[in-house]
Amino acid sequence: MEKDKLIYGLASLATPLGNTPKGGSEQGRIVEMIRPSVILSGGKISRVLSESEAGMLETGDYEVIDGTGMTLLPGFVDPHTHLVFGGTREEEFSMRLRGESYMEIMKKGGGIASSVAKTKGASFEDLLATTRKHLMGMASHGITTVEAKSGYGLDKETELKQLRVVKKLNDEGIIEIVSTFMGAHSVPPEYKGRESDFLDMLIEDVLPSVKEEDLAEFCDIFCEKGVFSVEDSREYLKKCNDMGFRLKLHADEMSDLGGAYLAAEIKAISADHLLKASEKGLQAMKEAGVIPVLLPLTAFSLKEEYADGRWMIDMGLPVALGTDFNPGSSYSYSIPLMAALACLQMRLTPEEMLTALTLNSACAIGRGERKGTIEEGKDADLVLIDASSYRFLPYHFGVNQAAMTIKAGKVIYTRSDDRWKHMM
Ligand SMILES: N=CN[C@@H](CCC(=O)O)C(=O)O
Ligand SMILES: [Zn+2]
Repeated sequence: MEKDKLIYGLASLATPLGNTPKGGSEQGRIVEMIRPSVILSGGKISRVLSESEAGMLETGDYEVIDGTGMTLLPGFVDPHTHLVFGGTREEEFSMRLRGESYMEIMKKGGGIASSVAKTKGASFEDLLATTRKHLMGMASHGITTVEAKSGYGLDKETELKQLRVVKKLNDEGIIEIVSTFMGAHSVPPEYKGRESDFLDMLIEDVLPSVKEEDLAEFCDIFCEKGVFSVEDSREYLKKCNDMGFRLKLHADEMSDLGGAYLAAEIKAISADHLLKASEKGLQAMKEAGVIPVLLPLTAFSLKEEYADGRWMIDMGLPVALGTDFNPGSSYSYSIPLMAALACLQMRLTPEEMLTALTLNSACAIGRGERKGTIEEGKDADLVLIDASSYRFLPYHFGVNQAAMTIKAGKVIYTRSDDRWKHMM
């Protein structure tokens, strides 16, 4: 029989507590333990021990994970990515550096449309291999659960191809993937001016297959000026909901269209981006229990003003953070950069940032019961950072401190310093 695992020698541990999203003053309330130990059993956290309790243990009874000098955190949960895509768009990055905006490039037929063409052209095997590589990169940053949206197909065949890639990789078990159908990511040229016909096609022709093969849990739409209107988004998402999908929304990213308000009205689990959201919209979200998922890497890459995370938390909203990993506006899954931007630009405290990366993000994808904290009974999804406290996450900014990532009790990533041995 497999032995239980004991994480031993830790400098500290830090975690929020509970299963529900934390906003207002609760978002910064985390527990920090000095020199604790943790026992993992059957893929779950079975005991969290203080220094004195751990002193009584017989370490020989366990498979010991050496955490000497490190800090144990809940595995990071990334609640917003566009994970599966063909090709890359580095030439557009250069165009943006020369002054063209994301929406201008999109209007010229670049942007999402260019990734759609590349994704249509990519084989299932190619997409599988590229996405697997990205998942490993995420694991090396301490991410143990990721949400993945489709939306680079816009037709039945390619959307299903993307979602099947997600399903296959989820079965491989590198990190857990939560799947979102986002066929409503952009309007294909043949449907320009007939957006509602396109959305009806998704409902009638694509979503029944998604349901039948159990390929997605959530539906999302890009509700934005020049993409899908609030009216079309409302009607579409209500139909998705009737089919049994939970709802998410790309809301108020480039303009205040009323996306935050719509998210509240239809009781979406989250509204994401929110750079331009109005106070009224945010207030409605708070009352309806919609989680704001903020994406600072996108604002950084597009050189936009950051969503006002400080203001949202002070309003009582439980802010979550996501990478928005995609080939256009955020080709990054850098947790260290995101942590620094959240603190330095969105003015979150390190404690609020930690809750945003873990418990609140888990709640934004419906996983708060199982993930996002270090508590007995929760999934043993953990990251060890090579630092004496969680405070180093934003302080040692931009530097990947993840030394080991554990998912469901299994070590899925260890940073190896072996190649430097000849120098020591
Ligand atoms: N805003 C819409 N969708 C993505 C960008 C996708 C792309 O540019 O390929 C986002 O969330 O940032
Ligand atoms: Zn997105």
